[in-house]
Amino acid sequence: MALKVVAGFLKKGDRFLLVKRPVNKKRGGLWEFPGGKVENGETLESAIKRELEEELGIKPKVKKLLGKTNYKYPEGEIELFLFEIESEEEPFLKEALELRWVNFEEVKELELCPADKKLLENIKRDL
Ligand SMILES: Nc1nc2c([nH]c(=O)n2[C@@H]2O[C@H](COP(=O)(O)OP(=O)(O)OP(=O)(O)O)[C@@H](O)[C@H]2O)c(=O)[nH]1
Repeated sequence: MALKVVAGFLKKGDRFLLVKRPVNKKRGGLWEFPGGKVENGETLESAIKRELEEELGIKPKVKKLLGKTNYKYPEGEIELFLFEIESEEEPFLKEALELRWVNFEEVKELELCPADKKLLENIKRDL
């Protein structure tokens, strides 16, 4: 069974938030949406709230599911759910290396986790 991963899409004007993965993790140094693995017994919504609080120090409002994709990495398959997030608070870095607000042009310059590239293409049409 695929590992469930939740991620947040936070918008500021025409830009959205990406974080850089810590170098000591799988796909270290690549960019991704903030988030992480769903833990046992958690709903997707409670998982994304927990992850964003842990990673960015915000208490987010979860608006809706923007998209979902499955991706097979060498170590196994993930099922990635991307939620539209609203937050009054400014995110700050707790775990990731770096954060950056980018638009759909600027994101082309960054190396993303492969699953995210696929997901971005899918949601771009609907935004
Ligand atoms: N958080 C996050 N993970 C992603 C994204 N895209 C993507 O392929 N992944 C993959 O999903 C998996 C889960 O990620 P994670 O390492 O952030 O999860 P976590 O913080 O709960 O992990 P840990 O508790 O082991 O440190 C990783 O294999 C990661 O590469 C994304 O946009 N956000």
